[in-house]
Amino acid sequence: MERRGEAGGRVCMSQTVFPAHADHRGELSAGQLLKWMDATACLAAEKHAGVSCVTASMDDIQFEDAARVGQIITIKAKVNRAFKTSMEVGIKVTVQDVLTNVEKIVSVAYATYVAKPVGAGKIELEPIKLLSAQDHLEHTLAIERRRIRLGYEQVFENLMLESNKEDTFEDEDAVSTEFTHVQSIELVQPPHANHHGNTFGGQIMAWMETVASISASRLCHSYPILKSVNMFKFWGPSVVGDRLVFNAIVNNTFQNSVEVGVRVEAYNCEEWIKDQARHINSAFLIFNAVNDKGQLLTFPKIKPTTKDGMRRYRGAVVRRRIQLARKCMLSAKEDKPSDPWERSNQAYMSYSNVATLTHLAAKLGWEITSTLDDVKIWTHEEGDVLSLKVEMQVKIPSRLAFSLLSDFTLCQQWDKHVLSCEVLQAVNEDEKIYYVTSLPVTGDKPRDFVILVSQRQPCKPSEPYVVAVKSVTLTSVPPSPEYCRSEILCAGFEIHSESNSNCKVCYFNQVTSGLMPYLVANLTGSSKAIEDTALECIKFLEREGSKS
Ligand SMILES: CCCCCC(=O)SCCNC(=O)CCNC(=O)[C@H](O)C(C)(C)COP(=O)(O)OP(=O)(O)OC[C@H]1O[C@@H](n2cnc3c(N)ncnc32)[C@H](O)[C@@H]1OP(=O)(O)O
Repeated sequence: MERRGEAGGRVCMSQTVFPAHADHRGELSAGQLLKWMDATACLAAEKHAGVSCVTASMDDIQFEDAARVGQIITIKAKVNRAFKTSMEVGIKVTVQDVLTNVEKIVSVAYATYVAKPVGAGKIELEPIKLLSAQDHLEHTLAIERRRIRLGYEQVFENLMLESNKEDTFEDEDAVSTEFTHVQSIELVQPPHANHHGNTFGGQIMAWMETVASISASRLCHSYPILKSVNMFKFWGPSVVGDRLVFNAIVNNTFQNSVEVGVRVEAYNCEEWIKDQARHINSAFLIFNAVNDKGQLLTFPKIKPTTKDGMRRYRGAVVRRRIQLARKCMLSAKEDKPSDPWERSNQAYMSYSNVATLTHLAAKLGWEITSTLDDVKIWTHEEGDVLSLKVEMQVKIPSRLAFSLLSDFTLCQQWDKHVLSCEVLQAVNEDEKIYYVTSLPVTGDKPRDFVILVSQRQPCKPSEPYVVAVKSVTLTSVPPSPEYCRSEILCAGFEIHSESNSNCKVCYFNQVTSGLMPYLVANLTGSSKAIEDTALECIKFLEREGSKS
């Protein structure tokens, strides 16, 4: 039996899909699924917090596969990380066919819950205890996802400012968005709320899905299928007795999909008379629709008729841009050319930079290749991907090593392969883009790189400092004939504190195919070039360390 706090709250819910849970196609309705996901995740959060929790938000949710009547749904939720008063809960939904036992993923989502005892303020949470390598990995990535979550509005606003161009709507067949406006109302009753009288977040999401799907159906004359949701945020609570008013409207259409925006306002009896709404929730839901043969239907073009409609129309385009950027970044891509550095994908690039390094560092099966007193070299092979780890014992505090290694303009002082290094863009305190030139590997041409360096400080002394590196493409710095443009897929440092005056620096590099022959030869030989560079790095760190 797991006890509270042992490995973060973990909860599992299993359900059989009955006709009452299904839509007209006999598939589990998205609304019902959202209710189960929210309840399971909230229970996991409460298992860790030991007090009542409320849903603050549910990140982008993608629905991969449908579950049908008679199949079995399993929802697993686990607290990945406790921040101060909030927690990230990871949710994985799978469906199993009773006859074949085949299991498929329905959805993977992340939600944030805030510990909020009834009638009291928020409370500070205990950190979760990490038992497995997977727990460690999710714990590290949770803070990266939080950066994206909390920075989303800013990214969105910046992109909206950039996209401030006038759209023209000349298509005569375009449908007015007003035609898709749907309003609905619900009275919150005891079965819709938890034992404290707070409306279930999952229930609100289910009601939103119903209204949004009616709005989308006005355009496709068919039954829309929910594909994804662009973040549910719960701005404020609602309780039993509240009237919830839902307004849904199509914001934009994209060939085979449609974005519907839903706004939820709550009123108690007094507010109802005075027409004083509480805005408790807004979300953007993406649907597609299929014909009898299962082929995707094309949605008609739409035209907004008001200033607000115009803003929502442009907002949908921006959200789609961010969504596509997210998909590109989070899907494992290993080949050139590196992704372009654009406003819409910066948060995901940084996430993917740190996440890829963290994944690499957490891999099992590293094999030791060479050992000196202070330097150990490890390799890792997976299919045709070779990765390298160089472990260095350094007699300076970890914080100092971090500040010296995260400034790439200093790397010429210890890596003799580097010819020059300059900052191209100081994006923010934690992110910089550098232009680096280095000695040729094969042939005569020196190499050049455009790299994103993301640096992260640990939240707790037991966690490492991280400096993650990957190539990016900048349109302002195209490849030039004098240099061979080279790519870094995943590289960087993890710096672990060993004592007040010692640290262990681990350098990682996922070797690109161009460098493979060179490195393999080098590794099976004396590994001398790598060892020499590592020894120079230690010397540099200890020399600089002694000055401060
Ligand atoms: C069994 C089933 C039960 C299901 C439970 C439900 O459905 S509950 C019902 C649906 N949900 C609700 O009714 C909640 C409505 N919303 C609220 O009450 C409030 O907005 C809130 C408690 C979530 C946040 O309150 P405040 O805005 O005062 O709090 P504050 O700004 O200090 O934030 C508290 C913590 O939450 C984080 N936080 C706030 N909004 C966030 C968001 N959209 N996404 C992620 N995290 C968020 C902050 O970073 C902070 O984390 P750190 O402190 O860690 O830095």
